Amino acid sequence: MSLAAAFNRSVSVRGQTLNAFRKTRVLFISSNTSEAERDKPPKKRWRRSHKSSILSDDKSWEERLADVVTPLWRLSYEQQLEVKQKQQETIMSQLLGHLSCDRSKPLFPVLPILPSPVREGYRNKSTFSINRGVDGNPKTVGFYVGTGKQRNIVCVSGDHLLNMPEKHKLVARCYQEFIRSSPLEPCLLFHTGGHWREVTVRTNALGHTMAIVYFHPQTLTPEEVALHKADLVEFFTQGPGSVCQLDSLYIQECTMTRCTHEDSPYQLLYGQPHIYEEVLGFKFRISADAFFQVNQSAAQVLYGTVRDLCVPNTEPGGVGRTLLDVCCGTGAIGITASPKVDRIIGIELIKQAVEDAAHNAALNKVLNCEFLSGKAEVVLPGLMSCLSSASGSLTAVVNPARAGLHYRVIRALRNQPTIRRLVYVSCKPDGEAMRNFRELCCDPDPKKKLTGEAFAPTLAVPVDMFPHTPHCELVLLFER
Ligand SMILES: C[S@@+](CC[C@H](N)C(=O)[O-])C[C@H]1O[C@@H](n2cnc3c(N)ncnc32)[C@H](O)[C@@H]1O
Repeated sequence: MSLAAAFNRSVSVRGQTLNAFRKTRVLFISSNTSEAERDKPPKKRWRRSHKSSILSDDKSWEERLADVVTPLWRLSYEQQLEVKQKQQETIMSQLLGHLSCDRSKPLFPVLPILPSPVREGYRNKSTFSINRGVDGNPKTVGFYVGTGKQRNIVCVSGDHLLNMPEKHKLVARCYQEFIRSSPLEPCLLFHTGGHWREVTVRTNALGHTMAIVYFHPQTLTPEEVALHKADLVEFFTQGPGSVCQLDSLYIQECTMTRCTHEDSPYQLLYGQPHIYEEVLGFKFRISADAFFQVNQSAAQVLYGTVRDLCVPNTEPGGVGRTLLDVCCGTGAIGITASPKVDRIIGIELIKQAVEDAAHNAALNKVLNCEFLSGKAEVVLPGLMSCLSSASGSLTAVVNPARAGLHYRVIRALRNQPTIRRLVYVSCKPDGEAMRNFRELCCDPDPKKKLTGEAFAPTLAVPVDMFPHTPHCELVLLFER
């Protein structure tokens, strides 16, 4: 299919068609873009301004924190979108610069960035740290300004941050009040002892709230720990913390920087084990440690875009069509796309997320999804040989973490001739994902066992999931 045809396809996004965007500015990425422009890393510009803002003395602590967490906060939302649009266009130019593609067919459009419907207080998950505050109090809950390496960390309250909802700020203030009243010390550096650690707050669109407190038991006995847990429960259910109206309160006893549920189980101290979120009419169960997009309203834009790029409205119905959802988390992409395809196969590393995905499919009475647990690089190659013999078309959507996909996953996708269309969703397309893009698009290389026909990028859609920050999600369509 031609690139122009790819772009002309009617793809519906939030009730609009992508075609409608043709009326607005669309940059066609071309391999003729100047080397200078291609090589300009937008990320570094942010790093520089971020660093200088920490070092400058004339700003309040609140401003310094806002400059770290939400560095675009001084710009209007329209200006923020312009910054991100340029950033994504530059990254896409870099991609084309890397590809040894035929320079006579350099076109692929980067559509105008899709804005977040909610711009303030949009986060549904926040993690607040503990450390010395501006006044030197080591029991301060907030976010860090400075770095551990430079030994200049100051913990500043996040009450003024634009991306944080009021409920998260309230829980953080209450947790600070609780730890200040507790006889136990905070755990600032593992080797110097202390117990109370960060708190994560998760909320849904209905305002249901889950708090997860992380705790280092050090040398306390289980009986001693139980007393402090009881204090925590009492504070949030009967005491001053009851204003938070928590629906769930968890604790995780964790002796490492991070522990999975398997390393150390999340213990439900009070309330419901899960909260639920709705996306594009589907309900999702959220466990304490499950991945879920942090901006629910923008997640609807993202998933709608991904669904429509995986299965364009102009193509015949889903009969015989299988969608592979690689790194599926709790199944959101597959489940929201399920009405348009015959079969969804999700693959996910975290066992609990796979259980959530299966639960979510059942909750929504979606019967055409199955979810496989394990590393995609282990599961996918075997799965491909089974799918080769199956009839019907195969489309893949991949949404890995920042580390990108293992080359075995790329090899399995690329060497499967029935996959003609692949959608890559990346929160950091200039990082490891760029290596994946190159592996998908390079000339066949028998030495690397990349024998399948090369893919080519045909459409890029940036989606703003994180207003006031420089981060942006990129949905990139590859075809062959
Ligand atoms: C950015 S999240 C995307 C989740 C999901 N697509 C969504 O939108 O909610 C990336 C997911 O990849 C999973 N993951 C990381 N490495 C993996 C691997 N090697 N194989 C399979 N899944 C992996 C993570 O556990 C995480 O759930």
